[in-house]
Amino acid sequence: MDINSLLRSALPTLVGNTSHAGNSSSATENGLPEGLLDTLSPLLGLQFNPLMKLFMILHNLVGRNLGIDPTYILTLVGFVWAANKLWAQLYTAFYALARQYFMANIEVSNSDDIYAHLMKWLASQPKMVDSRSLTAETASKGAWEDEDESELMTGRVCSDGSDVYLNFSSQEAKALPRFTPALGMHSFWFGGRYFKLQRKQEALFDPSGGAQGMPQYKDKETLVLSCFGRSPGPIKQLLQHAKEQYYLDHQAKTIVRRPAAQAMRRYGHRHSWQQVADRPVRPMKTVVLDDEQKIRILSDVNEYLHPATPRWYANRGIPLRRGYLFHGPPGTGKTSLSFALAGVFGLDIYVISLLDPSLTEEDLLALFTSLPRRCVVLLEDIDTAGLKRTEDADSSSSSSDDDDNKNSEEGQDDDTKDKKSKKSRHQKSKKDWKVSDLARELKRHGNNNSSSDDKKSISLSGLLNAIDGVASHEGRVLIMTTNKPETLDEALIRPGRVDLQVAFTNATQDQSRELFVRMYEPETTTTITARDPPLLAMADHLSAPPLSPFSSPPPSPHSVASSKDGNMTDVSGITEVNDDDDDDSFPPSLTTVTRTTKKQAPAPLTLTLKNHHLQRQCQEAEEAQEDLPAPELARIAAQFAACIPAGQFSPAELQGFLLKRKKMPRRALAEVEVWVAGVLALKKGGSRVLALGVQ
Ligand SMILES: Nc1ncnc2c1ncn2[C@@H]1O[C@H](COP(=O)(O)OP(=O)(O)OP(=O)(O)O)[C@@H](O)[C@H]1O
Repeated sequence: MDINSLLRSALPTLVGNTSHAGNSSSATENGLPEGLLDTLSPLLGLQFNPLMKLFMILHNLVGRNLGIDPTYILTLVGFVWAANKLWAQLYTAFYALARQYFMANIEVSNSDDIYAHLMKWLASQPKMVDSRSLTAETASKGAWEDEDESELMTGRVCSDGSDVYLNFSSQEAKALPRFTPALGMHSFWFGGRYFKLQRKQEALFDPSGGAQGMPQYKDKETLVLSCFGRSPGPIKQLLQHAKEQYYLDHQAKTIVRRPAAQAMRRYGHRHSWQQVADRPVRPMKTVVLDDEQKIRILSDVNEYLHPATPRWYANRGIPLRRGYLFHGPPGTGKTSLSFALAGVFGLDIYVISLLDPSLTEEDLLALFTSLPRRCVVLLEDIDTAGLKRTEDADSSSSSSDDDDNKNSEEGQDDDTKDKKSKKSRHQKSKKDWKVSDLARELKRHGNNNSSSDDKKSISLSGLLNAIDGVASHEGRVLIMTTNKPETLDEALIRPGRVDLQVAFTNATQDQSRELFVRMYEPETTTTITARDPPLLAMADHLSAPPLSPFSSPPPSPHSVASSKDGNMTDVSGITEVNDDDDDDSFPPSLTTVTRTTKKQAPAPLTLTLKNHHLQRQCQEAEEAQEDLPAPELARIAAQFAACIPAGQFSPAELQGFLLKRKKMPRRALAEVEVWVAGVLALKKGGSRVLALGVQ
């Protein structure tokens, strides 16, 4: 059969909707003029069309072998296609109607945190992960996430044939991607209900530009959650569940946020801050500090954060603010205590560096106004920020610190200014230089070169405005740290801005002993279950077993329990806070503390060693496997502490020494005297570089 005869038979059948299988001659009878196909086929190129040829072959095959008229099949396919189209149209129309009248919807934009919560939850749903339409995302592990050691110990083999060093080259390759629902419609069940999820994306034009300041298109993603029924309640429950699950993972973490990039800060509110870290909570007991001081700070913050406090403050017309100044030499635990406090109270920590050259006073105000209701704001090394007083403020300033002297010179002539600044720089060269000093110098240098930059630097009044101006967000815990409290402007630390000053000192002998014990005590996992985490964490610290026979037993957790009348009385006699508020009874009394302590087996180490260096490593590893019994550890710790002159070494220095002898308490004790003598000699000589022998 040639193409002309085929068309003669097929076309009239389809057009006329008749079925005369195999009767090609009837086609022409049904109206197609004789010879028309013969004329059209070459014109349309049908004779050479491979598809037509294929169609012809199939037509013949089906017709001849199955005895079915292929036209029926074509008609059926056409019908199915049309039905499908019709169904799609009807479904869309009915779904739109149902959505409008019988379904509740909630939209979540990707610019909101809930989007991240929901996506994480969806990615963890087995049904979703098995969906046929997914988006794969690279999900690298964070620094603090648990890893399967066996996967990593595919170490590089040393020349002596031993597997000594870890190798992480395949780490990224092994990391599993995260699968989330792709763009489009999805459905799933949750809590016995059927939910529809639509993930959609649209490009929005941003005329003000992004990081480069050029107008650009930005992708905006939205998740639309729907469920049957006229109430959005089930969707709200789902979102709440996703949020809870998200924060369940973060409960043992402290989220650290810093100001976002300048371009993002323009958008304000939640765009002002960006999460930079997500670290495990630092247990309060790991910060070695006078117990009295710890209890005092904990009680103070606990009282301030209590839900009844805002009313109490409001009734008395006092601004709801609490500021703390942590001062002391470098490495004495100021930052550590700030993080431990954030962990105890389950708060996020917002760190601001006033040295950030991109930070303007307007930014600072905006940052403070976009803080959440409860959080810890950490202003680190406030003395190095080069806070300037404005000219007006200068005249009234009685500050005597280097920085403010520098800044109060603004009214003087340039010569005097230069001389003074040279003098101060000369004096500075005699003192210790820190990286922060360098940054400040660079900033000052930059300011001298560009008058426009001058506008950017933060003045003291700018900072004070942010801290307690009208725009400030009340309710936050503000912690300022400094190495030089005496250089701070009085205005900055006056009561109302700084309510509690905490002095940190170099390690006492007791603290040296405690640091030693903390470093070498067997690893424990402490789980606290109760309703009031802050107070229980206090209890965690306070009810920790005595570290050694040499330490005085810590007060019992009940020593900080509140009485009904709201008076908080610490039986250790340290703090008495009376809030005079009859109807409030806070802090709430301590409830049950459940502790489970698990001793972790040391990781097995199999080393095949040949040379001396590796043998020593092996000995150290063997020693590392030995967990000293508590009395023995206490004895060694006391001997160690006796070798450390009080007030000469910062806890950070001691920690550095001990870390180099990690898991080797006896070796630390054996080497401490040499180290102390060496470091003291170096300090005397003004050197900052430690020889290898004294490290
Ligand atoms: N009192 C302490 N108890 C336990 N560890 C401490 C203590 N002080 C310092 N450290 C350790 O020393 C290191 C530095 O401590 P941290 O940053 O808290 O000191 P800092 O006083 O804030 O120093 P800087 O003034 O230089 O910012 C940390 O690793 C911390 O664990």
